[in-house]
Parts: sequence; structure tokens; C-alpha cells
Amino acid sequence: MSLELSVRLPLARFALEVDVRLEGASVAVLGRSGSGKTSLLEILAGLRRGARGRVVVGGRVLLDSAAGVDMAPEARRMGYVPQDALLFPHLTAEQNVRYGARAGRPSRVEEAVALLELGPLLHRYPATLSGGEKQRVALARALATDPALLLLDEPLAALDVTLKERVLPYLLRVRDEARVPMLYVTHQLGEARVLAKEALLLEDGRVRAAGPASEVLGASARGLLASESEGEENILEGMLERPSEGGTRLRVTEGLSLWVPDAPELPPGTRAAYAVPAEDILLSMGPLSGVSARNVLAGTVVGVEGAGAGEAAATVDIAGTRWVVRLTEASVRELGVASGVRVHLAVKTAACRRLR
Ligand SMILES: Nc1ncnc2c1ncn2[C@@H]1O[C@H](COP(=O)(O)OP(=O)(O)OP(=O)(O)O)[C@@H](O)[C@H]1O
Repeated sequence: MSLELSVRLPLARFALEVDVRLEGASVAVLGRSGSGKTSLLEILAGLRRGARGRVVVGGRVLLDSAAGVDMAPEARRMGYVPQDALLFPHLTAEQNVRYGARAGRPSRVEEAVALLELGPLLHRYPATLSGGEKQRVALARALATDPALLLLDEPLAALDVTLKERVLPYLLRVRDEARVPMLYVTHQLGEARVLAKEALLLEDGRVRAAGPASEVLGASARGLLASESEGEENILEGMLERPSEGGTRLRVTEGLSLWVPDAPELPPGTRAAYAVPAEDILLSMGPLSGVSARNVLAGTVVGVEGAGAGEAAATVDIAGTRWVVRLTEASVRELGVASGVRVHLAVKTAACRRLR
């Protein structure tokens, strides 16, 4: 699903000017509040009059103002879930989802209901659903339209952290099982890292960086989102194992497994995601022994940057996964934390919180 965006749209304080080409399987769109993220999604959805330029999604030309092409929103096959996605209050959850399928394929309804685990909610009306449940229904309604691309505008922003954590695992399923390409607006670097293959960083309507998520979501992204990247989390996704000696482990990659709080109710092989707050990780220069933390992971520092207020963030590569660790600038100096240095991270089992 290639994405070609070359568009200009005058906004109140500046013009949105985006010129990028992306593979488009899963793209995180990041930027401060007011940087133009919603406007960009609306251009793709065909909801912003006045946008000039070209929008080509998977080879289909949605907009080509020079050639007089401006496809109608309903013909674009964009599954748009706006920030304040409204459900029809007089329809049940199921009827809301089926409403989406009017323009799509009916078989998509069952798929979306199963994927988002809406079975128990189908007969409920929106007024009786929690924020996270409403978001799942809105997402299912968008999926039921059989979209070529999902446009998700920070679907979790309005929710508190606990609710928020309930929706991310579903987005991972949408990506991995439904395999619908998505453009996803978020403020959370941790979320973007686990969800997106590519990232697009906007600043005052301009593209500050675009490309592979591993490159874009580093230092400059944190600098740009500084005030919003507090409480940064590492999000790890993998398969659960139950070793014979007892306990529960999350196998993230060949070289990385993590002890997580024991969850005997989850069968081995279950896919799961866990969040580990960047400030809950201890960084040590030497090998650690005799510590109570059950996870001691060896890795290499790949970047250190100031995070304001005497704080710093070190990025550490462990078996191909990137971890962010918060520490003070004083610790960075005293310990000599710098790119290329081998370190060990200690992560308490209890610091690994399962999402959902
Ligand atoms: N219809 C419009 N016409 C003119 N300017 C607009 C319009 N809608 C939004 N703007 C302005 O354009 C800028 C970008 O807004 P937009 O909603 O796209 O940002 P955003 O990055 O999605 O913000 P947030 O993270 O707060 O949702 C803001 O300065 C906003 O005031």
C-alpha cells in the first residue's frame, strides 16, 4: 500500500505542506498539538476543501488538483475514525458496526466483531459503553467498510491511561490479523514504536522527518514532543511462555525474553503486549548480580539525549529491540553513559504491566 502525499493546505497560522512517499503499511503521525495531524488525515479522507496537490494511495489517485481530480469522500475507501468518533446513539453496537458495512462487505462485520472482541457488547447502546468500548465499536465500524486504509486520529487521546491501555492491543490485532494498512495519530512514542513501521513527524505544518520508525522516533522526535513524552513507556510485544520452573515469560525476539507477572490463566503461545515505564528501569555499567530484579538484560547504548529539567533519556539496543531508560543528567555524567557503551538493564517483573 504505497502512499504518495504531495499536498498544500493553508491553515489559520501556517500552511500545511507535506511531500512524502511512504510504504504505508503502518504509519505513526506525530507532532505537537496544532501541528496539522488532523488536517492531514482529513485531506486523505477528502473532508478538507481547498487542499491542492496529489494524494495517491495504493496506486489510486484520490486527489490531483492540477488534473481536476478530487474523489468524493465515500469513493475513497478511507476508514476514518476521528478523535471524537461518534456512534449513533439510537443504534446498538452491532447496528453501528453494520452501518459501516452498508458501503463495504457484510462478511467484514463478523471479522471486525471477532477481532475487536465485541461479542458481549453487541446489544448494548453507546450510552452504556465505556470510552474504550466505544472506540472499539468505532474502529469496527470503520473496518466493516472494508477500507483500503484506516485513518485513526489519536483514538485514545480522550481516554485516561487505563482505558487507553485497553485499545492498543486491538490495534496490534488490526495490524497483524486484519492486515489493514493504517495511518495512526499519536502523542505516545512508545505506542508509535510498537505499532508503526514508518513515522511522519510534523512541526507547524511541515514534515520534520519521515521514514522508517526506528530512525524517525529517536532523539529529534523526543525533543519535539518533549512536553508530551512524559511518562514514556517501552512497549514489548511477544508470545507468552510458561517455563517448567514456573512463572510466565514474554518471548519478544530470539535473543530477548522477559519475566512478567505470573499469569497462569493465559495459555502459552498467547500473544501479549506489556508496558515498562522508562523511569522504572535501572541502568548499570557492570554486570549485575545479587539484585532482586528478575530481568537483567545486556545491551548497548545507541543514544543519549537531554530530556529537560536535569533529566536524560538513554536509548539501549537489546537483541535488536530499542529500550528507553530515564535517568538524571548527573548519572549520565558520573557513569559515563554514551553511545557504544555496553550496559545492563534491570527490570522488575512487577514493572511489566500487561496491556488490556
Ligand atoms: N478548518 C480549518 N481552517 C483553518 N485552520 C484550521 C482549520 N482546522 C484547524 N486549523 C488550524 O490548523 C492548525 C492544525 O490543526 P490540526 O487540528 O490539524 O492539528 P493537530 O496536529 O491535529 O492538533 P491536535 O494534536 O491538537 O489534535 C491549528 O493551528 C488549527 O488551529
